[in-house]
Amino acid sequence: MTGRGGHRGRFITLEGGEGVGKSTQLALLAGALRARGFEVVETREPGGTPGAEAIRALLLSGEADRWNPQAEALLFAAARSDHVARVIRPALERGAWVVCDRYVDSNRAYQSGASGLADEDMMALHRIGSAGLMPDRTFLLTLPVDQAQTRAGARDAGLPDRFGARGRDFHEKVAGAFAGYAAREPERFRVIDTGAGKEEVHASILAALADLMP
Ligand SMILES: Nc1ncnc2c1ncn2[C@@H]1O[C@H](COP(=O)(O)OP(=O)(O)OP(=O)(O)O)[C@@H](O)[C@H]1O
Ligand SMILES: Cc1cn([C@H]2C[C@H](O)[C@@H](COP(=O)(O)O)O2)c(=O)[nH]c1=O
Repeated sequence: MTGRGGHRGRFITLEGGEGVGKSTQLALLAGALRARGFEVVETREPGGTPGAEAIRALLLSGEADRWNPQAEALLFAAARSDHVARVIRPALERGAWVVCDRYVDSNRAYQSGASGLADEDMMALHRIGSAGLMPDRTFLLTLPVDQAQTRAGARDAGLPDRFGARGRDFHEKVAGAFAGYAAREPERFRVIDTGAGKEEVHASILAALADLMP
């Protein structure tokens, strides 16, 4: 069985707003997949390579108006291009499972849905930068914005990054944009409510992956 990109491995992404539980669930999922004997690559965006981590530092720190949405979109796409070429595609080609915290749907939700750029332009950047590589499965983790902000605030001790510091209205737009993409692509997306405990959410994610297991 090969993934949708023609590769032997599986490419899984976790998406959603800040504080919904992506990193927590990524660690649990990677552990469960390793316990089944798979090679698993855990990674994140922006980041995952030295170059992309350097771009991450440029994007997430500094003044709120350090970058305009167009510059942000280009920087995120550049980081993704390096990450796909050096880490994600080679891992998939050797048959590994890649589990990635955020990917192109974040570009769409943050720079298009919440910042006003065109979704087709985000996908055009993705085609140019990463040959349009798409995940086999995307888990959209959801939680009401105020609850997610409370979780993130407790974790970050009240010191959010450039995106986390944006207002509630911005984060509601991000959540609405993600929900729209999931509704339009039900084969790829599975929507998981993270209001329950960590282990219960993990069990829901594993159950929603059963059809991709060899
Ligand atoms: N199901 C859960 N119930 C209660 N707390 C949770 C749950 N899942 C995660 N948390 C806690 O909420 C906080 C945010 O979780 P996590 O860092 O996984 O979110 P995230 O989606 O990766 O956030 P970000 O996008 O901001 O990095 C952490 O302190 C984590 O321990
Ligand atoms: C990949 C990607 C990310 N973002 C934003 C979303 C978050 O606010 C940060 C990443 O921080 P996290 O702690 O890893 O969640 O970057 C974005 O706006 N566009 C993107 O393509």
